[in-house]
Amino acid sequence: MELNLNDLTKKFGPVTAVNHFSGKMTHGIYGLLGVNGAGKTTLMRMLCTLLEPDFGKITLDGEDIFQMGGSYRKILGYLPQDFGYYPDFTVKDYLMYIGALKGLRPAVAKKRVGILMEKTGLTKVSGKKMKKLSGGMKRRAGIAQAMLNDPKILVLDEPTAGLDPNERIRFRNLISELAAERVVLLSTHIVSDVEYIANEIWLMKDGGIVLEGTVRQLLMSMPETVWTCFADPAMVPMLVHKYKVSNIKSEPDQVELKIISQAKPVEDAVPVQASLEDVFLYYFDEKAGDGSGLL
Ligand SMILES: Nc1ncnc2c1ncn2[C@@H]1O[C@H](COP(=O)(O)OP(=O)(O)OP(=O)(O)O)[C@@H](O)[C@H]1O
Repeated sequence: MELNLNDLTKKFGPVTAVNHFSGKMTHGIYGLLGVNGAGKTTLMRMLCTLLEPDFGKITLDGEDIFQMGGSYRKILGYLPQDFGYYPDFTVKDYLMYIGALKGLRPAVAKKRVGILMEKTGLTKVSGKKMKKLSGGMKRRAGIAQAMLNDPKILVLDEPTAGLDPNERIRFRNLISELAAERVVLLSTHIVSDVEYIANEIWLMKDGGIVLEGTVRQLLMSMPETVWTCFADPAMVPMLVHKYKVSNIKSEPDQVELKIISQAKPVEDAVPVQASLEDVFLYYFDEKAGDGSGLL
């Protein structure tokens, strides 16, 4: 399978939400990483045929997805950022209802709902009303509804938003498990959501891709060095002003800083391995200024 996003552009009045975006997906998890307003949701809505691009094309194995219509939607699963659910429905009834909307025969829907509730850990709460579920459980129901038609393409818009760290890890593992034999596009602004599970990461800024590749490739692409050093607390404001500081940790008498800089920032600074968070900060921090990521 090959999904091609070819030179996509989408404008809302004067705002260019997606700007000549191109990318190719063949298998595994693609992590769409960007700050708020980068254009992630707009891109995903186009991929789900909910929005038509003003310019550019999306093709699945060479066929325009907007021409494919129902046959494309049949193999698509989508978890929107704010997914609508019926608060008074039980989990099971809600999933059965969505199954009916997706055109599944009742016997097939019943079987799929059972399998997915088991897989997503919802079996114990199947009789509970949706409105009584915790944030994490609601998200599980969201992913279960997206998986009802056993989609080949799964689009997840910020699926871990609002989850606590434990739930976030569990959810990450679940997505990883579901990704076998599928293409998954997962958007987030949290680096750790995709750092361990994405086969490829797309860093998105101002509607376009600024960098793409595996975690390793992204780390290798860092044109600057990451340093750690200790400084007197009084020096911290000057260092923060002058450099990109990716971490500050206060000790009793001194402060440990992680600094991204071409040159050694202070005398006793030691170079360390860059993390994906450093790469993210390098490209997205305000000090990147001109949008090219160059200081
Ligand atoms: N329907 C719309 N009408 C007008 N402007 C819109 C519309 N949808 C999105 N935008 C604008 O397009 C830009 C990209 O928005 P989008 O929601 O795609 O970004 P995002 O990366 O998903 O952000 P977030 O992480 O906050 O959800 C923003 O400036 C947003 O205000």
